Amino acid sequence: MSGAPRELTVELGERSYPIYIGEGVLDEAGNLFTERGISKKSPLMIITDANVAERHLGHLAEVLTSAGFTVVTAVVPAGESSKSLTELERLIGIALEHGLDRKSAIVALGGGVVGDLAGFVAASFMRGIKFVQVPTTILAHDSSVGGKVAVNHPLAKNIIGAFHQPELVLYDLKTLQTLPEREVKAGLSEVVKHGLIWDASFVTWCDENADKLTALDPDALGYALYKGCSVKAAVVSKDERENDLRAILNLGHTIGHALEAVAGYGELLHGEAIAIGMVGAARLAVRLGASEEVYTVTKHVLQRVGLPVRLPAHLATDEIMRAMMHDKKFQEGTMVFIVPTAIGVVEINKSVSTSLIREIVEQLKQEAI
Ligand SMILES: NC(=O)c1ccc[n+]([C@@H]2O[C@H](COP(=O)([O-])OP(=O)(O)OC[C@H]3O[C@@H](n4cnc5c(N)ncnc54)[C@H](O)[C@@H]3O)[C@@H](O)[C@H]2O)c1
Ligand SMILES: O=C(O)C(=O)C[C@@H](O)[C@H](O)[C@H](O)COP(=O)(O)O
Ligand SMILES: [Zn+2]
Repeated sequence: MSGAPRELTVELGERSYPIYIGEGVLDEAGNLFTERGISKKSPLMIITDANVAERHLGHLAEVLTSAGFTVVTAVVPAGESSKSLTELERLIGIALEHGLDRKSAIVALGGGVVGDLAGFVAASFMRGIKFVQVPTTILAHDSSVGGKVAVNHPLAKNIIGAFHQPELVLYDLKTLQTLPEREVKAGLSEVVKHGLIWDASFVTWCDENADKLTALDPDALGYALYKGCSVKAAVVSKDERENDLRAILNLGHTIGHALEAVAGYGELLHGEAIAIGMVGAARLAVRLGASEEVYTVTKHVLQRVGLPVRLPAHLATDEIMRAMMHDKKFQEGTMVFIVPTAIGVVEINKSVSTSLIREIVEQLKQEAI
């Protein structure tokens, strides 16, 4: 275990790409961009948000400029509301004004909001140009890998989007040291998710190392993000376009996405909403016959890393149920639910009744904390 550099590959044939994780890997951006075929003859555009710009944009822009790249920068407001068609259009305007062309690249410097938005700019500008993910949140170990890019609609999360894989993921652990505490905890939600869907021993490790993770210990963090990215890469390599297996990455998201939308994309962070959704999925699992341990362990480990597990009572159940019907998992009149059958094992269940889901939502409002 260490914060020293680690590398792994998302295996997708000729579209395979590397993920570099470690302290200081951003210093190598010039060489790594060149190795991955990012052009120096066309301008590249770094898209970031206001918080990240203040802390980390100068360094990345300096490294790339020194290496001979022409760098354009664009800053969006921080927060989920920037994943919008309005911001997409504005960014495409900036790209055109600064002469980006089909050989240009987009660089997403930030958390999942910037990654999803900038990725969708890259997927749609001139019908698709290259892009690089430079994640700066813990949560973005998930969003930077796998090529799902999107913006939101007021009625539904991530409903306007594409699959567009990056050329490279460059994850510098040093950038994480400036994260606010609430964002650290929210990011750990998807780390725990990767254990819950794939690897029970990693769930135990998260429980045992929760204090180190929340304290941003570089060794613990480096290991956790490497494990999380490895699970994500393995799943995406097997089913890039979510024909089947990839759906398991959506554990907690059917309820979670609905909560984000009903709460107006602001009150609950993505990781927080997914934590509540995963407790809901665990409750559902027990109702469908899984051992009680699935629920107790899920809830315990999420609470250990400081996440909420109770659904805010003021969010109306009817609205949550309606929002779930807009989720991409609602198909052919049926809700597809990711259900943990044991810790580290999930199944894709297509026959959960709406009345049972409603009951679970109500129970989540009473969850003991
Ligand atoms: N595409 C995917 O596969 C995928 C996977 C998971 C989540 N997501 C999406 O990711 C989004 C959530 O991502 P997120 O939690 O990273 O949110 P985020 O991008 O909003 O970042 C969280 C907050 O931290 C700030 N921040 C980011 N890096 C910082 C740093 N190093 N120091 C200080 N502040 C920093 C941001 O400005 C923001 O205020 C959601 O929209 C979710 O739908 C996508
Ligand atoms: O990469 C995936 O696939 C995921 O489901 C990862 C999720 O953590 C992520 O929030 C994703 O954006 C959700 O995908 P969606 O298709 O339900 O919008
Ligand atoms: Zn997610």
